[in-house]
Amino acid sequence: MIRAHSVESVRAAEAAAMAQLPEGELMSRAALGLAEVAAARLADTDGTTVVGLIGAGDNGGDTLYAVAHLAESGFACAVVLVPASGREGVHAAGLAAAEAAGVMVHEAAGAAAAAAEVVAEADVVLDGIVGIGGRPGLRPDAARLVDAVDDDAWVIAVDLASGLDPAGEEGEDDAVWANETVTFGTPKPVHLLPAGEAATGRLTVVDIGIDVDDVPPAVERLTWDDVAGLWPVPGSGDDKYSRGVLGVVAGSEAYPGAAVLTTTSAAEAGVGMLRYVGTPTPVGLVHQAVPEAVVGDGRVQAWVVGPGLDTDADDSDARTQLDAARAALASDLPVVVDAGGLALVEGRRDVPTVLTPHAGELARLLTRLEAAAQGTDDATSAAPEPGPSTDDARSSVNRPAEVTADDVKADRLGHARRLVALTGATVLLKGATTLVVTDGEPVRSQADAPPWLATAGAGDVLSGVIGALLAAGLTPHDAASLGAMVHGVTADRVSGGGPLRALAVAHGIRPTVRDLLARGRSAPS
Ligand SMILES: NC(=O)C1=CN([C@@H]2O[C@H](COP(=O)(O)OP(=O)(O)OC[C@H]3O[C@@H](n4cnc5c(N)ncnc54)[C@H](O)[C@@H]3O)[C@@H](O)[C@H]2O)[C@@H](O)CC1
Ligand SMILES: [K+]
Repeated sequence: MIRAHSVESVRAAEAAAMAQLPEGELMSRAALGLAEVAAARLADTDGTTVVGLIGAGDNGGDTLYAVAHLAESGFACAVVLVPASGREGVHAAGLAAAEAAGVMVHEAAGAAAAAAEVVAEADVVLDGIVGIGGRPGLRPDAARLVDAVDDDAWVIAVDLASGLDPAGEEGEDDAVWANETVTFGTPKPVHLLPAGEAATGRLTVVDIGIDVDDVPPAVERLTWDDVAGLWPVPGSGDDKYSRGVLGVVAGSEAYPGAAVLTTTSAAEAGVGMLRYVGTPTPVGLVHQAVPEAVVGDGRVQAWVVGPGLDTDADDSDARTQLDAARAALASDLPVVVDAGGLALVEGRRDVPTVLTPHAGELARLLTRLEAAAQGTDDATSAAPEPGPSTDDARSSVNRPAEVTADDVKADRLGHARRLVALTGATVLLKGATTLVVTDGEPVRSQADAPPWLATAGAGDVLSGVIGALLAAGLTPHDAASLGAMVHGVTADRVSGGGPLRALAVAHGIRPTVRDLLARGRSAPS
């Protein structure tokens, strides 16, 4: 598991460590680790020149000391001081160390064009403008220097790419775009969240001796080595029922294939038993494609409701299927709700529930549920006066604004949290980085899949895997995040760098889980 800690936690851990160590020791360790990474990249790229961009805080201090090390190692080094106050504005001891090592010092203030020329010459750029003390966005003078960086230069962000929100909550277009980031002590949320992950590049954590082992993380990411500990492996006393029976209400006359994809992936994930509830065409397809599935209602331990479900269909078969979907949602059993099933969610969920929207579905669901919640509040708290104008007033005053898919994309975590607050469910928000958000748990953030996975039917496969894990007894948080991870890793294997189709991902789940479990068995304990 990769764990990222909040800025507050990092500052507290740093303070505790500093109290035990000589002054400057943490910065000196950070700078040494940073210089080692930079030296390795210079060697990899046959680079010779290093330029550090130096801001006003300790992030600039780290960078000054690192550049001093690199100068002592024989590289041609310069720094550009970004603050308007020049030398006065930066870490004094770090600047003295850099100058003593022969580093060329340039001030951007009053000499922006000359400073930009220096930056443009660099093979490796160390971005020490701001770190965890930074606010999102770059000031214009810093942005001009960043624009001057050569396209072929290797950009190493110190602690985090300057301009990003360290908490990873606010998106920011105006930030350094790093090839890699060298961070200190522990990852920060921005490194794992959609708002900052792309600009972070490759992430290296330098151990500077701060202790966060017992500090709750803000964000987590499952890795391959977590699978063996979480995946439900049957024991000799198990039977198909004790391993978990999954009921699937999916597919329709309009979208029959979704039923095949969801049941196939649940079977591939090794569910104890599968029950399938659908209309005639998908029933026929499931019979053929997944002979293991039992058609019809019955006792189950968890449900998947919604892939390919047509909530507008009105024939008697469809009505029967929709009744089964509503009954599954009204039961006290854990449920994964996807696609068409999301339209059937009415508000708070008091049973273990995973909602798996993409950005557009999350926007629609939030808009509908927030309007409904508002209507209830009005109805209960406004104690309307009798009279003809009351309804009009209620419909126009305080109605929540419509949420769009673009709103969600601009702040994925914030919107996922809003849906969690409204429903109490675990929300899995799909995207290049998939977020799994549960009240009271660290956010799980998985980025295992190649962009090829953005293909029709991939979500149906995901819900089948998560359903199989819920039926086996995993918590919604673990089932959703482990399901997302295995789905993404499988897609990566199946793609091999080229196109993939959803059914191939479903068929890839079984060998992927087998290999990940074998990895766990061979790992040193
Ligand atoms: N606290 C510690 O013990 C350690 C801190 N370290 C380094 O110290 C950094 C944190 O240092 P600081 O707290 O001094 O903060 P930063 O160096 O991150 O930045 C704070 C300074 O930048 C300015 N600033 C903030 N947002 C800005 C923006 N958008 N554009 C331009 N200037 C902006 C602020 O006015 C302030 O002067 C870490 O990221 C890490 O690199 C490391 O040396 C390891 C030890
Ligand atoms: K930085």
